[in-house]
Amino acid sequence: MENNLVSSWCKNVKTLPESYIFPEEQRPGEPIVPLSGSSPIIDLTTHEHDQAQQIIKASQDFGYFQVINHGISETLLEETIDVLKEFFNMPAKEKAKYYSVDPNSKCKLYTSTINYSNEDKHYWRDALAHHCHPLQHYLPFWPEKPTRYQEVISAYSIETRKLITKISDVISEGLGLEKGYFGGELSKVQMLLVNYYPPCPDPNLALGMHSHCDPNLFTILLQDNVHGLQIFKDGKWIAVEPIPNAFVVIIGCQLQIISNNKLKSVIHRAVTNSKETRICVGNFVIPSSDCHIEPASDLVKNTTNIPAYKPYQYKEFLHTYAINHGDFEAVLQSYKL
Ligand SMILES: O=C(O)CCC(=O)C(=O)O
Ligand SMILES: [Fe+2]
Repeated sequence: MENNLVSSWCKNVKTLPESYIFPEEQRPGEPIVPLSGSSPIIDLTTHEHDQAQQIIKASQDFGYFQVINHGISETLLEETIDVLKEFFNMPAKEKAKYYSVDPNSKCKLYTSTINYSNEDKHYWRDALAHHCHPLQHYLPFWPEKPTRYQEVISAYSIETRKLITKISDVISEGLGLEKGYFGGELSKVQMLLVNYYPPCPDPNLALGMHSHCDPNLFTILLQDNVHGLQIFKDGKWIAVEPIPNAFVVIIGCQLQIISNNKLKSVIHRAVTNSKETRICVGNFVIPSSDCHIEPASDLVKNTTNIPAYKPYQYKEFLHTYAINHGDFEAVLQSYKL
């Protein structure tokens, strides 16, 4: 099964295999209108109060934003992308050691989705996933090759954890919640999910990742400089411009619910291209599975702001999300009051 990794066989094929050809209505379609000029970009060196307002507006209008001048060194970001590319470029035999579709496995390398064997169609994507906080706890399960993997990804995980705390605090300020509101159980888990999309023989017929909302609190994505990420807005798919060294912040379902619909969780997907490999490194900020979640009490304390959702435990939400195949509207319906 491990030989099904796209990165291990794609160089030998010139035409897209049938099992990767999506029905017409699901294909990427016409070129997408880029959000020229109106794409939300937040400079993290500006005044905190301004950042908070901009982040809240972007999260309401778009459900995502990009952050620049975030303080993580360009060298570290380049090394991260390089070591991850090196990982996927290792011989198939070396990668096979990490192959796993067991959801409980501590380090998973798989292709398309974890449900590959039950899929009608496959996505043109390989993925590597493992936890990264607390570091000492999970480091022993990480890949040992390439030799610099653990050193570089440790530094990356520590730096992104700090950025995640900073972004969480700016969001809580913007919502009028106390500093640290999203710390603790709401952001206890941090997961690295590396998406690897090799050049695809026919990008018009294939998809890199299905249309979905992230089920967690929020996600920060480091993209290399290759197009592929798209968001769904006002009935259209819109390309998210890659900005060198920026992070894309995707608002997840939990932030929509906790903010009582003030922030919007965005539907997004990834398309492929025929020329270049694309890599997108996701850092998922995730509540603990027993975490109790409901709209923040400070946001629903008067009669004009009544809670839109009922309380639940995060693991229940994940279960509902899985049985609804990530269809956020359907999931929300089960928690709406
Ligand atoms: O590759 C991308 O740009 C999208 C990644 C993504 O949405 C995810 O990992 O949840
Ligand atoms: Fe996502």
